[in-house]
Amino acid sequence: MPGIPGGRRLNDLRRLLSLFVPYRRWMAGGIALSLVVALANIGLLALSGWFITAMAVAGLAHVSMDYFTPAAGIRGLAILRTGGRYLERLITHEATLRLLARLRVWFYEHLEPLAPARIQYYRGGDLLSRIRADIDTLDNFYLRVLAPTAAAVVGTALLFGFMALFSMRIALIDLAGLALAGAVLPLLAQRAGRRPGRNAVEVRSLLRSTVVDGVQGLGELRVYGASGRQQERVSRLSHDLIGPQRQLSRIAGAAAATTGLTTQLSLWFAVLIAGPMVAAHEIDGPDLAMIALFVMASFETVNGLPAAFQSLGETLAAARRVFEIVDAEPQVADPPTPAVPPTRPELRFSGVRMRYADDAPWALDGLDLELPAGRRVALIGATGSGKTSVLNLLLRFWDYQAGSITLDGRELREYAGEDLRRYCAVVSQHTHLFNTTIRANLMLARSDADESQMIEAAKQARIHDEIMRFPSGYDTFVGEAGERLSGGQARRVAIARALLKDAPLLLLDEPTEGLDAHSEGHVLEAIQTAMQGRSVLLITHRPRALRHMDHIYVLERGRIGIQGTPEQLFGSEGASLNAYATVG
Ligand SMILES: Nc1ncnc2c1ncn2[C@@H]1O[C@H](COP(=O)(O)OP(=O)(O)OP(=O)(O)O)[C@@H](O)[C@H]1O
Repeated sequence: MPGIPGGRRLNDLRRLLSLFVPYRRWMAGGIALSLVVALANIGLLALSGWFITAMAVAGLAHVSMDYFTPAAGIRGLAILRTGGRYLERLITHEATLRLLARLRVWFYEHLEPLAPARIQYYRGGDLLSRIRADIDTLDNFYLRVLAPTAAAVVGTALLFGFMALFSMRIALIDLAGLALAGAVLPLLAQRAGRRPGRNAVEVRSLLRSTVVDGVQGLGELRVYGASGRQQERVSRLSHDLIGPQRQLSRIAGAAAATTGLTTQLSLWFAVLIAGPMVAAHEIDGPDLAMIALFVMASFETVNGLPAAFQSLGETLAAARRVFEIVDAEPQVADPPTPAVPPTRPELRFSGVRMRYADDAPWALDGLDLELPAGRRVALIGATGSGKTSVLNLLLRFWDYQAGSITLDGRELREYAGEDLRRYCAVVSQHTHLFNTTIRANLMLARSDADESQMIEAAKQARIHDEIMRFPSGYDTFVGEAGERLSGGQARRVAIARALLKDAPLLLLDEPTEGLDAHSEGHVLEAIQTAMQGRSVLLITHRPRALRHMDHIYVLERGRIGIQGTPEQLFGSEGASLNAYATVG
């Protein structure tokens, strides 16, 4: 395709094929069966032609002939064709579905370590489109490209060998026709279809992400009266899709028509050659009928090739988009031999500098911070001062460029990311609740927890009673992103989830943000319980949450400005604390 060098395309094709290797037996079985079906079909037509003609000739000549054997052959081929088709569908679908399951898991396994740093610049709909449509396209590679091509190559060789037994000239004509219809025309069609094929994939993906975006933001679109504009955007993209699709259909139509013409011409030439052969007694009359029908039917073996060549462009474009994600390096790599997981939740930042891109300003610029085991530390500061970036470093979502962060005396980089994340429980204002039951959302933190542990966590998070008031209790569906729960309830479910995880280091990122005073009170109570016996790093703008902290750091443009106990910073009555904490 334009833009993708040939070498890389070949490489992509090789990689694609290597993904199919575990299913080679299923796939070979499917291909063999489709070959059997095609040959049975051709044989059926040719034998029937021969039989009818032979019977007519025998009738005219008043001679008797054995009609049992050819009739049985016809029945046998018909049964083979039908039974073979059934088995072929069964096996090719089995192969396809097995492959699909593997491809999705394989893609997801590569995608997960990229979150969030590497995938934040992809649009949600675009990722969805890669996961769903592109993987489907790759999956079609077997059914639409590989199977027809393999069956065509083997089938053509067999047909050529058979026809050569009667006439080399006819065999060569048939071969030339098959090569034209099966290789030359599809190649030309594929070349013509490259640009529209690529455009179609791109526009389709853009359309999908625009639709997903629009559906997710339906509320906002209505509030701001922007539904019309969104609709226009979608219909413009749908319209843009018509162009390449029409071009692709035209190419497919022209290829199909030319293939039909090639078939008829081959038949015509075969009859022109075979006619004189009958006259010269080189072959019998019924053989002429058989040869003519055989040549015509032989094109069935290359029927799928034009579509295969056309799909190849689409498949390679999809493969490129999928490999692009699969090949991306995670932002943070694990050390080759990770240290044993930490046991003491004691954290120290010294002179830490981090930024999100080489040309971005420093988000943290010489940060020094200490969190002794079992202590509660708060981080406050104006918006954009770098508070959430501290959590991003702790969870190893991003790396730091200078300075040192130690946990339990070891540099953060020495631990495996998974071990660190297992050691932390996080509650943030954006904690995601999955569109499933409350129970499943809680169990996400610890799948081996039993009912009583789950209920205990919910009680500590002050949400159990409210859950029990729902008709389905813990089996209540929370809706997309927890929309069927109130903000405060969702936050407390998130706290219960963190409690169930029972991790020694509790990270709270503005857990009461966006809640009214009443809900905030409930959530703070839950947090109070959650903080017992843990090291806590709390990021907040809300003064109420600060009262229970041991130490407060004030972040100013990526480094600590002032710090101290709540009393030292704000006086015993906390009046100025209110003023300061709401600055952000
Ligand atoms: N994922 C990201 N990619 C690129 N830049 C980012 C990202 N997250 C934060 N930044 C930038 O890093 C700086 C610090 O952001 P950070 O989110 O840490 O601040 P914050 O103090 O938590 O702000 P807020 O109180 O608004 O949540 C900002 O300039 C922000 O634009």
